[in-house]
Amino acid sequence: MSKQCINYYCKSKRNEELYAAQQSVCNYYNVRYKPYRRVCRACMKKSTRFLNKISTLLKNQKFIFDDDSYSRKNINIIELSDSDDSIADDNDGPSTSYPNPQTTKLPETIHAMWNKTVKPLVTVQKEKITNYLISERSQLIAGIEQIKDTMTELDNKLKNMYDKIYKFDKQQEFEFDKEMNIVDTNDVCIVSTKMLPGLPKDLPKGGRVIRPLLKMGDQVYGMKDSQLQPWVKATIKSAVSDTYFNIIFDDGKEIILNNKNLAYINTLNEAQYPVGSRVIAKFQDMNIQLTDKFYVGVVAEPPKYLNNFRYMIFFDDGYTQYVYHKDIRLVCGESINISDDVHENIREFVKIYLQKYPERLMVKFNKKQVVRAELDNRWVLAKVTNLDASLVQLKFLYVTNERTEWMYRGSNRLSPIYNRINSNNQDKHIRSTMGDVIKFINQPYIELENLTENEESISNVDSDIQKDNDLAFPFNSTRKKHKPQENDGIIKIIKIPSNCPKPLSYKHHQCSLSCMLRVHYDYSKTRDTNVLSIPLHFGFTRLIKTDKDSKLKKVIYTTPCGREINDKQTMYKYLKETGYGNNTMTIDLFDFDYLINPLSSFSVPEKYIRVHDISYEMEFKTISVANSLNDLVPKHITYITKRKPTPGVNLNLDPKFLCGCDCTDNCQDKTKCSCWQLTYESKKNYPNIIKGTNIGYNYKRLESPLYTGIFECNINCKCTKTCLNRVVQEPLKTSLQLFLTEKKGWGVRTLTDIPKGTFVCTFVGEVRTENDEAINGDEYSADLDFLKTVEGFKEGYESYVAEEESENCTSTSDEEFNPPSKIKNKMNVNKSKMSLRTNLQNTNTKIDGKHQLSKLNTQKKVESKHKSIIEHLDKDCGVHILDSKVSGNIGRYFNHSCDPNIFIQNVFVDTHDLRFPWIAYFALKNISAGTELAWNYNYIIGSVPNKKMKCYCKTKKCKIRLL
Ligand SMILES: C[S@@+](CC[C@H](N)C(=O)[O-])C[C@H]1O[C@@H](n2cnc3c(N)ncnc32)[C@H](O)[C@@H]1O
Repeated sequence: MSKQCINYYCKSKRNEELYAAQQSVCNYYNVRYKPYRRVCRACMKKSTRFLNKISTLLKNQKFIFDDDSYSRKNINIIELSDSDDSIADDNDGPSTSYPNPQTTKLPETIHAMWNKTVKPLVTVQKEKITNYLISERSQLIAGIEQIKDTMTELDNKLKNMYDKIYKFDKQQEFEFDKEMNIVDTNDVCIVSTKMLPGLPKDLPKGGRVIRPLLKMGDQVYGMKDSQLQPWVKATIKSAVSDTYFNIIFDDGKEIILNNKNLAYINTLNEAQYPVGSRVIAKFQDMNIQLTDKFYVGVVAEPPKYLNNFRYMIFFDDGYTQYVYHKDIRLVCGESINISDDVHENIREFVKIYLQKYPERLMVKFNKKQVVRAELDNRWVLAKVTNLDASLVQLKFLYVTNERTEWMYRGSNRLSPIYNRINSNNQDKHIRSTMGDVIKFINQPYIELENLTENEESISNVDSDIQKDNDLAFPFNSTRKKHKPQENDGIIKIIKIPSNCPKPLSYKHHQCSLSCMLRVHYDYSKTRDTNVLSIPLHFGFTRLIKTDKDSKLKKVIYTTPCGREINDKQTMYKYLKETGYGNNTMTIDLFDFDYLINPLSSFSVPEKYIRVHDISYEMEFKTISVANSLNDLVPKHITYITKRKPTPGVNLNLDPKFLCGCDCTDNCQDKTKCSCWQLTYESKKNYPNIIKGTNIGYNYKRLESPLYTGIFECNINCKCTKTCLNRVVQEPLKTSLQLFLTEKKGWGVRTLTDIPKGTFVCTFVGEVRTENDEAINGDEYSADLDFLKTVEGFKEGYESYVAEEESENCTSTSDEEFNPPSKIKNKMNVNKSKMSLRTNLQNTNTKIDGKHQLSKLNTQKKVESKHKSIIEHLDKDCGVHILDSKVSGNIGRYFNHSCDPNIFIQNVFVDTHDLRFPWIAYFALKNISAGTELAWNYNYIIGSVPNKKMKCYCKTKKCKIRLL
């Protein structure tokens, strides 16, 4: 019995007398009714008062929200219950006596009473509530408009303030006299000041730069070969015009040059060179050796205390360096817009930089951090080895030749900058008013994404993701023209819109439907959302935390009601307790592996998208077609989402031949779900090969193939449409894209991260009999040879087991399962068809469609040696073919890989006829966004006479040939 009042905010004294809390009182205080709940007198009265008021209002046909005491904080559920005595109901066992005719009539009477009394009142309330909401909504809209106006005004004022502040900075000549030193002790911040050294002697204090006129006989530096080559000494032979000069280099070569291609021979000491000055400066290349040559560039940062009184120079060839005043020469002439003079490679970047200076976007780094950076047009991981004011020294990891490079912290070769620029561009139309202010005020630095050295680099794993072809990399050392690649695109980190609901701060409560009501979850609106980011759009947040003791990284979700959850079991329980709508926020929308990023999204430039949706909206997700190599589009096929039997194929989908389960717990208890038991019983025949009882789906994921097949819940089951034993029958959830590969034709890639074990999609086509002459070649067909291979396999397996058992051999686990070689020979694919081979199958399954649980474990060796199921079948019951040449789905495009990242699984969904499983693809490992999805066709090389096929899977394990 509880010693506390159910009202969380109860103000009564502790020893106040408590009473049993009736269901209506529990509802009032938003706690689930339990017989032991107690309430104090004051709180009980309060709830009764409220309910009386509400019912009076209802009866008088007044609007219930008019009541002042109506408080949304406390009242989330108003439940009308017939009786508070539900325990008594629970305890009533099934009645054996004859029904009382009065009792039988009771429901009818109640229904009639309801229609007469409560129903009209509810209808009135409905109308009033609708009107009320409409008026609230229009008030809110008016409020939003007002806020917008205020924001625009604020925006303009802030911009003015900003301009005023930086007006001084632009004209600045700071006196660097004091440095503020902040010493951070444990809990006190000590601010001290110390005198700084004055300006170095050789650095002029200020003044205006004056360019001396050039005259005959003056020594200069001139651009001899190209803008990217060092400038060399020369002498002015004559002036051709005010700006053109005939010069002679020291080696005797004579040319006419514009003064924009000439620089003074000595340093000018009257003034500092302002930001934006065109100069030549000594460039020191640490990767080669120190050089003393002058290269042309632009002053990007003035000398100041923070940069050790050096100028930051953007060189035309893409490098950035700090250089002392003495190592810089001013170029003799320059255009009004300096960016017109710089090399085209950096023109756009310099133009924007100078326009915005001194406001700059830079990445904040710490030593040893790892960041994605561009190298030779590829994103690779790089470690921070040194920092120098606005520059960062990066060591590129996992590259063949070790490379270290100084890079400007605002270069868009750094992925945080690149992503920010891209996302800013994307956001522009949405955030037109506040955008600039936020950029100015809040974001001089971008905090660095926290990568670790071990984290897979996009370019080092399966996919060499290339940057957007449209975007120039201004600070690049090698400037090759970008050749189109099959995987041209970028990884973007999508942003959750700020108007999405956020978790509330946690207050102790019992989770219930009301915890998620305010997020207004609607699965049908998530078509274009990364599946794992759906919860993040509807009130959840997801964080990665490192455990202090174990140092292990953990994923933590915060629920809309503020609870923190870090494992699947608890999340599943939470979703059940709060089950929103039809439970369509299923457990597979969550992932607890920190290596998976739900916001990661592979994005291909729009110009490469050839078809918006190859399924023409037949799938729940759009499947675009991208081609960055040429103008080809895929050949037309009839897109289907379910397999299509052709005449002569006896695919009987009559639900009468299916058995279903009676589960009411979403099929969580596997031992009680009869469908799950079918899966389990099937595999039980092979205890030596497949171990463990926790087989099949685990919270909707399948981590390794189950050779004996999976039996999902079906149309006859009492469970919900989203139960834990329904996976491949759910609508497509993964974001896939068809794309043209360089050598394998079309292939399929994922646009988002896919966690290991995730269902990817099915493979469908026309079901044909083996001898059907209409079969359209082999390329897009697969044997539905489940039974045949099971039989063959069983034979082989048994003789193998017999031998092995005599040698006292231990068996392997499901994951490790590898058929012994003689069995492999039996499994050869005789035609060059994709081999969709799942292996073992419960042989005690009637082929008439009705599946029975196996009890034949003990008999299997004897029986199967003498009789095969196939022998029991009619002649036409042999192997069928799934032919997707003319009609099929996205599953027909998956290519082969010798090191696959997906596998196939036979699943029984709409029939238990073992000849007709569904073919489903699952992720074999974590797969990052942008990666091609490929499975192992299991072709046997050399098995088809006169047919050779080269494999272009490009993996380390490639066997060179496919056939
Ligand atoms: C089922 S289709 C896959 C989709 C196909 N690429 C297309 O363009 O429609 C199988 C065919 O793709 C090609 N293919 C698949 N994987 C390959 C690989 N690793 N190397 C070379 N060709 C491959 C072969 O032509 C093979 O017959």
